[in-house]
Amino acid sequence: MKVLEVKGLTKYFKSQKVLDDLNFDLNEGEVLGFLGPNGAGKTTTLRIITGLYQPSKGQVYIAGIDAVTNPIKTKGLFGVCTQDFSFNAHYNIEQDLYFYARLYGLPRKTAWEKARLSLEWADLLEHRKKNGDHLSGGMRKKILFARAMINDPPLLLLDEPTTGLDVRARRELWEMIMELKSRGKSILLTTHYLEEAEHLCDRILIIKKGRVVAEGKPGELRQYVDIARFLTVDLKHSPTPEEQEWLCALPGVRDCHVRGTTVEVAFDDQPQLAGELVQKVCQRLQPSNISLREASLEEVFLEVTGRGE
Ligand SMILES: Nc1ncnc2c1ncn2[C@@H]1O[C@H](COP(=O)(O)OP(=O)(O)OP(=O)(O)O)[C@@H](O)[C@H]1O
Repeated sequence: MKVLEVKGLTKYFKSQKVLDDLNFDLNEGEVLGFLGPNGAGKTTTLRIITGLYQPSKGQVYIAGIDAVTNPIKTKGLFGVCTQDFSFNAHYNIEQDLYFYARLYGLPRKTAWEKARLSLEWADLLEHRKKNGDHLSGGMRKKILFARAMINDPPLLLLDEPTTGLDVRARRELWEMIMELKSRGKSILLTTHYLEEAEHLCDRILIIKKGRVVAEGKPGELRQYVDIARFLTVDLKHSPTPEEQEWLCALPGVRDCHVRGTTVEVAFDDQPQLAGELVQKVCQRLQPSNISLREASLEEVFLEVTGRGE
């Protein structure tokens, strides 16, 4: 079932076209990475989905309901974790979650129970009497997750949820995201951390200037770009100028980078070429190690978002 459908979404701010006929959807239990350079239109898209902005053109359906014309009906169907947030100075985090549960119309007793269960889920029960502003960055983000899930919606919108967090806090949030996915929740995730997208997302959508420039499973996105494959050659010595020249002149080789005793060789993505290169390099240079890799998601991202600059 499609939990989110975005169709022909276009948005102008005065004469600036920020979204340009944007189309995508999100299936039940799927994590979709929504990537793009700064200013590509990600936050604007999330704000239209949540009813904060009106689109200039196009439709958004959440669980089949038109979110543009019926924002009140779709409000209970998504939770959102935004980049900007604040805590009421007079509430501790348990009261904060109770307040959000009450906003969704839960009766008092159920709302307290829900706040407590959410604190347990976020592993913050022992901090329940503290104000959100007195918690670490990672804990604050967990509270935002708990707020977003307080009424158990099918769709979760996460706008750069791990920006600025240390590695451990980021991993903890990743675990929460995976746990929500395992419960069948659908998650739209914007992030600038490509290893995060690779780790968490079933599918990735890359946008630029409000248009989709690439879409697919993380491993499939290479099809959008004509970029090289890479051989990493570890030698027992730094390569001599003659050896570097010889490597760069091998058929199919596009580029060579030397770092100490390691040479990274970029070469054309042609059948059999990798095998031939490995054989030649091993014969002439007798490396201590040689490994082959595909273009990374980061390299794909830079290529598809850099076009036409
Ligand atoms: N309320 C607004 N009024 C005018 N222009 C806006 C408004 N909100 C966003 N924009 C413009 O729309 C463009 C897209 O911004 P948006 O915040 O959606 O990008 P983004 O992809 O989320 O970027 P980032 O990765 O930096 O968060 C930018 O040029 C921004 O200046």
